[in-house]
Amino acid sequence: MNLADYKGVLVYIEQRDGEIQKVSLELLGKGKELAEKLGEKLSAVVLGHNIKALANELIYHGAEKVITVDHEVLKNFTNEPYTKALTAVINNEKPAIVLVGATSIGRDIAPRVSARIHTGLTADCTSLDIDDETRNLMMTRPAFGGNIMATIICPDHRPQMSTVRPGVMLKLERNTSNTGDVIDFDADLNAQDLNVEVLEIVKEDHKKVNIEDAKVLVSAGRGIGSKENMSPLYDLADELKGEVSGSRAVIDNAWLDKDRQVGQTGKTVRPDLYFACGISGAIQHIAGMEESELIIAINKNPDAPIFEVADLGIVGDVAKVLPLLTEELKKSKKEQ
Ligand SMILES: Cc1cc2nc3c(=O)[nH]c(=O)nc-3n(C[C@H](O)[C@H](O)[C@H](O)COP(=O)(O)OP(=O)(O)OC[C@H]3O[C@@H](n4cnc5c(N)ncnc54)[C@H](O)[C@@H]3O)c2cc1C
Repeated sequence: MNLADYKGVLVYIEQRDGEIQKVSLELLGKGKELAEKLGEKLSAVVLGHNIKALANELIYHGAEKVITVDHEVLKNFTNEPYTKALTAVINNEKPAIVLVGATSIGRDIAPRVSARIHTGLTADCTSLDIDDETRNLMMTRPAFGGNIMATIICPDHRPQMSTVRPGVMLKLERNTSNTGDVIDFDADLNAQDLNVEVLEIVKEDHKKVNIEDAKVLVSAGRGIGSKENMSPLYDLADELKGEVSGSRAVIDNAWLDKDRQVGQTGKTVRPDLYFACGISGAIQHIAGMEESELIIAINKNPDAPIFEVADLGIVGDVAKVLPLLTEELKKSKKEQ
């Protein structure tokens, strides 16, 4: 393998029902930074059926080149045709770096592709950078249960592949004056590639919250004590037009649904305001919320590690502090 043949950054764009997923735009933001450091191009690849219209949006978010693979067999996500198409695009484009969102689809397709092209893959990266000397991609992620941060390189193979969870990177401002090339790629797909037949798609009927999009999060920890004690958190979240989230202890106790878990095995969030209520501040929790703009921690233990990352700390019983806080907010709103 001649490493010098591989150039540029390629972002796999995940679309669902023709809608570009936020993580893909975030990866375009990071990809642009990496491509600029290398002095090379940022490309995007989007797979699906009737998806060509998405190309402009990707250019507005930083892609200089968009490769579309538009075929009937890509109408619904199934791993074999998608793996075949992405592998073909990578073999043709020869990018130095490939970035994929660590969603259920990304986690399915990225390892399959990396195995087919005989390269390495670092999953769930929390930071990506270029080594000034070697120009290798430095892929950092928590390891050993989050106790250390490991920086991993892939020095002998290309492309260097990485998955990144939603909410970790920042997307660029949409710029409609950006221009770029759009290429329709023929990945030699046919009906035989479909080894799975999708008979029916059943959408989840409950409203799925996306805590990654919330500006305010009121987050519960084991210190709340029970599901019945959760109502002061909902009151505060309502008052601030925010959402309620929680630590893994809360999810494990079934006080909240899994899609509201913050942390290493939950979601990475960066709201304007994050309330940590009765959360101790384990490293696996901090990893998912430390980038929040303002962190307010309420904990009855003055030595709780959460106070080390908090901007404001209240030492006290959540059951007493939260209703007082909501009361004061209501009062100040009335006075305005
Ligand atoms: C591989 C791995 C992955 C993990 N992933 C995650 C993850 O994604 N997210 C996550 O959150 N955790 C994760 N964990 C678990 C993590 O290590 C902690 O166990 C968990 O975060 C603890 O949750 P907690 O802070 O709510 O509970 P605890 O650690 O039990 O803390 C409860 C806190 O509440 C305080 N408290 C008690 N009563 C009150 C009161 N009345 N008023 C005020 N404060 C009170 C206590 O002082 C204490 O600080 C993971 C662990 C592993 C090994």
